[in-house]
Amino acid sequence: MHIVTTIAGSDSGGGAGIQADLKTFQELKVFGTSVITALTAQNTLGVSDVLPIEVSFVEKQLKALIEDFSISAVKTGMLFSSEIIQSIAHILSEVNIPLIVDPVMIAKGGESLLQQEAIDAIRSYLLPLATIVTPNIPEAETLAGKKINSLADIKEAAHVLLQMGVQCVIIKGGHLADQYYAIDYVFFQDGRSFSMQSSRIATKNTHGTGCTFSAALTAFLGRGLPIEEAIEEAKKFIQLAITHDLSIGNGHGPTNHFAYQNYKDSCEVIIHET
Ligand SMILES: Nc1ncnc2c1ncn2[C@@H]1O[C@H](COP(=O)(O)OP(=O)(O)OP(=O)(O)O)[C@@H](O)[C@H]1O
Ligand SMILES: Cc1ncc(CO)c(N)n1
Repeated sequence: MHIVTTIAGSDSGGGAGIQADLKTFQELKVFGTSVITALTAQNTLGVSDVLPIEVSFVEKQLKALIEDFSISAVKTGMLFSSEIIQSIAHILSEVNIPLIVDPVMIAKGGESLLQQEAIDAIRSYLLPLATIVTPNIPEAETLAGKKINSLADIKEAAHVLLQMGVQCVIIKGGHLADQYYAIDYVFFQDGRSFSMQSSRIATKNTHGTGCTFSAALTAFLGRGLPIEEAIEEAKKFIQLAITHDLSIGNGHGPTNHFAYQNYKDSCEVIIHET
């Protein structure tokens, strides 16, 4: 059994964060473990409060896992503070586990999930250790320090991030204005790059899409899939989860983590060299 770990915040509403990650892991038949960095009081309407966990306790959770399990992939989501980032980066730097960094910054409703001064800690401590980083467009703009208005801007931002030491950058296009397609852009250290295009689903139920995508990626990498295949399958997982979305709650509802198992042969993702 492959064991994977998520280091992230709890979403009481169950659609993002630790809860989305563990549901995704379960669906993809890997054994999910977790390190909780913060609690959020949250539902589909927004985040009403955040309670960060003490750094020493975050450390204890991660050390407890590393001490006992042979972990095949780790992902990070909401990390909240520079102190938490530095401490988990220090622990992860002493083990050799593929690391997927989802640089969560703000919730869909605009609430902050990462302190402003922690952005630098992601750049300096986490990206040099990371196998893959998965920013959405605003997160890529913040991390790279440049506005993104075109494909050329996406390429430039990805190269800035690659220079920080991460092996692969996936800039997710969920926030782009394209009416018909949801396109994600993938860049590797060795210069290879491609885009993944799927049809854009007209829905307000996109809570936790980024968490779910990076969790699926972690599960597939943890199962030993080659990196390109893991990336494509994760795109299929999120596409199906959005296509068969769940109308739960009164705001931005969650995606459907069950959909991949039922419909995986019916999902088309088109790959283009970029
Ligand atoms: N309406 C949509 N239809 C199809 N795919 C979508 C749609 N919105 C987002 N996606 C896909 O979902 C994945 C996550 O992208 P997105 O840009 O929404 O991440 P995010 O902003 O980090 O998500 P969140 O912060 O809500 O967890 C990407 O693969 C993106 O292409
Ligand atoms: C705990 C948590 N992590 C990540 C996100 C981003 O979707 C969220 N809304 N809540």
